[in-house]
Amino acid sequence: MFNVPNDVRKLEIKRPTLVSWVVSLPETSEAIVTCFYQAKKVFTTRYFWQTPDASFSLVGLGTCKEYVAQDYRDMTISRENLSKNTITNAKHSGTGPVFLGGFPFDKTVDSQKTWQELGNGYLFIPKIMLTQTNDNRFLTFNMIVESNDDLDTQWENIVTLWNAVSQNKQYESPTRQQMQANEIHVPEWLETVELAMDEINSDSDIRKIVLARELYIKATEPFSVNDVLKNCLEQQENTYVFVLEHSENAFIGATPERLLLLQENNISTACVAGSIPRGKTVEKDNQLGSQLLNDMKNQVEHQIVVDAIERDMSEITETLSEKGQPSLLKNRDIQHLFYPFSGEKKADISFFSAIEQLHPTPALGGQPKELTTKWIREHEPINRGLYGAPIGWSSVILEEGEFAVGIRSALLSGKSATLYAGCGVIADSIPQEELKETRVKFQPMLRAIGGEENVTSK
Ligand SMILES: C=C(O[C@H]1C=CC=C(C(=O)O)[C@@H]1O)C(=O)O
Repeated sequence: MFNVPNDVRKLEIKRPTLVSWVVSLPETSEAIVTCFYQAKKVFTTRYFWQTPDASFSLVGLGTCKEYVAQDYRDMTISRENLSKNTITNAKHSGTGPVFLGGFPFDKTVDSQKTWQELGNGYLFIPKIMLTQTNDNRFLTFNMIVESNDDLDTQWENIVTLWNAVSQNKQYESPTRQQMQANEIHVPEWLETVELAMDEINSDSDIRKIVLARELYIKATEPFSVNDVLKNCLEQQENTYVFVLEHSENAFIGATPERLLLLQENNISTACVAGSIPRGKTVEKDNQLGSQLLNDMKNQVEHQIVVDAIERDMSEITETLSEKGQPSLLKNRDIQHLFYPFSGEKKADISFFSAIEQLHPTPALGGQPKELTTKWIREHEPINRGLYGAPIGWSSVILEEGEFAVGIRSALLSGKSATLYAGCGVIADSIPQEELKETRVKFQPMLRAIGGEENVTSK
């Protein structure tokens, strides 16, 4: 199965070319997340992605080619150039040459101090990629081949790496550790909420600002990315689960929020804003749900998102789905107001420019976009890096892929974890309530890192 395929051996390579070769894996093979776990000691760059209905997952291992994904236009050009120099046998969605990773929340902010190489955005073509759909599993090998390279050796090298991953059956027991949590600068954050409200209530054009804060966790042992991913998958149904690990850092999350899905020339997005906790009983949960649906403050917060996304979608699509009433999006710890939009992509819009148009929605930035992004840059003391930013995958050769919004997320680095949460501030917000809401939003990642029982607060 893993000898050099004849079609690859016959290739005539005249200039540096990305050879992206796909093979089907037996239906009986293990879930591909197992390969992510097993690759821990083999690759320092790993990626995982799973859609909320778990019908599609990707694992990316090692770097065949990497990019600083700071600028959407640069990435569009890189994508066009690479697609002209790619040879692939890929036939199925999400197989063959694919970019994996994320753009930064704010490309004008240098987040390298906290986020190192992930801080300015990071996209890569993995050496090895696994794709899992409901019915199929595929393995993609990617290699850059130069005209005088020996294809057999390149192929053998990648097969050796694959064998090291697929044959590593060592059981890893979960890490046991104690943690200490530090909610950073709470009084200062409350003051910033007041400041944002003053701005909104002044005669400025700003109507909503999303403010984020951090929860800093120090543990007695290094965090295990494998453990945290396992927990996210077990604990957070109905979310996109993602990991982008590179060298010492791993950005990991379980986000409910789609930014953009492009499939068969159709763009889908979602307006997710307005929050209330889940109830402990069905009655309580339903009561909280209807409270959220009928609450004026949350309706305003959500409507601002719907109006802005509708405007942005009309720039990138020909036709837009009809508007209706918001419904509830329920996750384990929290429920939101939810409203989807979809439309046919305009011919001259590239995948990355569509992301640029939509990001940041007022669910993460504010309204209007430019003014609030600037306000956040000037007033919010944290380094968002990839938090709240577009994270996902995109084909190199086809107009397809999906990006989510990197919330309910954490940056793991050795024995430290930084958890991120934000909330939409509008004219009549109550700062203490916003603080409570961010505590609920920390919950998914706090539970996933095992901090629910083990954390003591400073
Ligand atoms: C900014 C976050 O959530 C956004 C998404 C849904 C609801 C939100 C809200 O109710 O404020 C936020 O806009 C976060 O979880 O960090």
